Amino acid sequence: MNFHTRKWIKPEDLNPNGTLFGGSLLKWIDEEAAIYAIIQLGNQRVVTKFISEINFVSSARQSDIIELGITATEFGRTSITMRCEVRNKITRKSILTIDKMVFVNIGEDGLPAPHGKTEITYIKDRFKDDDLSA
Ligand SMILES: CC(=O)SCCNC(=O)CCNC(=O)[C@H](O)C(C)(C)COP(=O)(O)OP(=O)(O)OC[C@H]1O[C@@H](n2cnc3c(N)ncnc32)[C@H](O)[C@@H]1OP(=O)(O)O
Repeated sequence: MNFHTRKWIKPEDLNPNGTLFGGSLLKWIDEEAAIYAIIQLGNQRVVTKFISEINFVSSARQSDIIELGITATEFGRTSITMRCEVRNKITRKSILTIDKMVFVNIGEDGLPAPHGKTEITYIKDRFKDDDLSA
C-alpha cells in the first residue's frame, strides 16, 4: 500500500476531547479515495458508493503527522474497490482501517459506465508511451 498524503493535525481538526475528530478524518479519506479512483479509472466522474466498517484503531493528537494509504483490491465492471489504512507517519501506529471502499465510474449520462480497467497502473505505466524529452 502506498501512503501518498500526509496531514499535520491542527487545532481545528480536533474533537472536544482533544483528539482527531473522526469526521475530519473520514472527509480526508473520501477525498483521497476519490483521487485514487479518478487516476486509476482515468475518469474525473467517480462517486462513493459503499464504505464498509470503519475501525478507529487508535487516536491521533494535535501536532501528530499522519499518512493516508489506499490500494485497489478489486476492479469490477463499473466499480473499483479499495482498502484504506491511516497511520502515524513517525511511529507507524495504525489509526484507522477500512477494508472496503467502493467507487463507481460514472458516464456523461450520470449512470454507471464500464471503465475497462482490470489492474492497478503506476505512473511509469501511464506515461511509458510519451516522449518525455519533448
Ligand atoms: C466522491 C463523492 O463525494 S461522491 C458523493 C457521494 N456519492 C453519491 O452521491 C452516489 C449516490 N449513488 C448513486 O448515484 C448510485 O447509487 C450510483 C450511480 C453510484 C450506482 O447506481 P446503482 O443503481 O447502484 O448501479 P449498479 O447497480 O449498476 O451498480 C454499480 C456498481 O456498484 C456496485 N454496487 C452497487 N451497490 C453496491 C453496494 N451496496 N456495495 C458494493 N458495491 C455495490 C455494483 O456491483 C456495480 O459494480 P460493477 O459494475 O463493478 O459490478
